Amino acid sequence: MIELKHVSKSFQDTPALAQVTAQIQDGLIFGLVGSNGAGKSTLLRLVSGILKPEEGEITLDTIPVFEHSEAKRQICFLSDTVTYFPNATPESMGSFYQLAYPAFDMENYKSLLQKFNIQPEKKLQNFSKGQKKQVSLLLGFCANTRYLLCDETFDGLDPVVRQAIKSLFAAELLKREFTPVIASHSLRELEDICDTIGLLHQGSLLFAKDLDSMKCSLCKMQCVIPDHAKEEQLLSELSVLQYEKSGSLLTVTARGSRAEVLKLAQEKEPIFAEVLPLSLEEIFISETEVAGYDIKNLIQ
Ligand SMILES: Nc1ncnc2c1ncn2[C@@H]1O[C@H](COP(=O)(O)OP(=O)(O)OP(=O)(O)O)[C@@H](O)[C@H]1O
Repeated sequence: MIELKHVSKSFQDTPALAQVTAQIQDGLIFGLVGSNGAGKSTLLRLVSGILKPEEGEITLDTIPVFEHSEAKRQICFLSDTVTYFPNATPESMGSFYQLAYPAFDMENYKSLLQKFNIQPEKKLQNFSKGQKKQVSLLLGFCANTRYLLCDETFDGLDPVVRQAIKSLFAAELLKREFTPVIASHSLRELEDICDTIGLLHQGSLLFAKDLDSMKCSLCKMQCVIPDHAKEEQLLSELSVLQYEKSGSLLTVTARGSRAEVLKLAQEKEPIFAEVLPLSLEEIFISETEVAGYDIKNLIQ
């Protein structure tokens, strides 16, 4: 497990991270979301041991990452700016990664290049942005490190490629010790991939939570209750985060499980009542409102 304890980092006079404490649990996909300048890249560069924390500590299984090369070797970091050597090809980058990462799986890399329809001998400078990102992801994936840190590497990939990479990650998680950390400025880019999501804002980690438990503790329901008094009673009984009335249709987001919220609605003799799936954005709206923030200013 990677653990950050009270980690701070600034660049000259610019504070980038302040007192970040978090755990990156093994075997789960950790998403890091935050607007431009929130500190995502700084956090990933600190975790990968490229930067040294000014304050606090980052450990991998209790070993401080920055001081220990054996900890760093277990981490592969994919930067948001994909840069390759001049005249590099996917093939030559594979050879380079093989030198840098002893467990690099060349056979798998070659087969994945073929599956993703990437020409191994074509110069990377002539690839599109998305294709360069794909090669970067495949290189990182085949490095076979325990942790793969992806800095906005998923942003802008087309849906087919995203799905393919997602499936690769899912299969790998079942096969070996593998923990991807994916930073993005967009919540939507992370929604279908991550198990845990942390929200960074102006260098502070507002929260990091398990997505399923967040989804289970919140509920969005639509219902039509003909008796106005009973509708009022329902709203007073629920821990309402947001509600909207459109004609006779009441849409309410409330704390509590699906069963609890539905039971209270059923007691009010509705014409109908149903629970709707919550988007990640809706979950974040409620979580950040509790912390006193307006989510619209924090994420895209
Ligand atoms: N090398 C550097 N020198 C000076 N300031 C820096 C440096 N790197 C980052 N910063 C500053 O630290 C803060 C956090 O930057 P960081 O790149 O970590 O944010 P980010 O969340 O990755 O942003 P983005 O989504 O725009 O990539 C910003 O205010 C940035 O200007």
